[in-house]
Amino acid sequence: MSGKSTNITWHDQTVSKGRRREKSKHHSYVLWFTGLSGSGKSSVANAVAERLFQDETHTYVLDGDNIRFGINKDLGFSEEDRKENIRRIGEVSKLFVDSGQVVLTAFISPFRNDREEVRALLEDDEFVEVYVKCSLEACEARDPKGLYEKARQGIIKDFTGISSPYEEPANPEIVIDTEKSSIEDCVEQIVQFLKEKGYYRNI
Ligand SMILES: Nc1ncnc2c1ncn2[C@@H]1O[C@H](COP(=O)(O)OS(=O)(=O)O)[C@@H](OP(=O)(O)O)[C@H]1O
Ligand SMILES: Nc1ncnc2c1ncn2[C@@H]1O[C@H](COP(=O)(O)OP(=O)(O)O)[C@@H](O)[C@H]1O
Repeated sequence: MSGKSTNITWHDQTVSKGRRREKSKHHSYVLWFTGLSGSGKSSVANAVAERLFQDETHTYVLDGDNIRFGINKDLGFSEEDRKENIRRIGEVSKLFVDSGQVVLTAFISPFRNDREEVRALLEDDEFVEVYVKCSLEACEARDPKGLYEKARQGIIKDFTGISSPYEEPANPEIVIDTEKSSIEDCVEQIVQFLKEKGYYRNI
């Protein structure tokens, strides 16, 4: 997407991403959690962040609800607003990666194309898509915030899974099934992947 600004110049920094990673002593990348409301994105992302943090990794969790209180409070849940939501989070995530940190994002991010655009912003070894798989029935049974009930009553419009689509990832790096695995087991699966693929490396 071309921007509105003209007469702008990119400034390189002497403190580079590589030097910041050396200082952090670890690789920096995005763990992008996607899934239905109530699938477990926040719970698992926070548990993984806790585990990484205890292993001397600099982490930060960007969470859908929280971000919509601040930087994205001008956005709703239309297809267009969700697209802009994910575009901004992608750019923010890239800044975190540039700063030498591991960023964990917990957004429904229902559209495949929007997620692929975030992937394209980053290097190949900087984006790990985690599909938090959970059936609509199970998410609705959990209904931790009572939102599905409101959506069924028509009080909330454009609700993902009920009146707005969710497109499953075609080729996610990781799939966790939160109906079959506990939060602890999901964390283990993710950490195992990160270790096997070299994301856990010391620099
Ligand atoms: N209409 C509608 N559809 C889906 N979700 C809704 C809606 N209205 C409010 N909420 C609450 O907003 C959270 C989802 O925000 P996200 O920024 O992750 O959504 S998106 O990625 O832009 O689709 C979502 O949080 P999670 O349950 O953690 O996914 C809900 O708490
Ligand atoms: N295996 C599991 N993984 C993640 N959450 C689970 C699991 N089993 C039950 N839950 C519960 O499901 C709910 C998921 O809510 P949350 O993490 O906020 O999901 P999301 O961020 O996708 O909306 C929480 O109440 C959590 O305790």
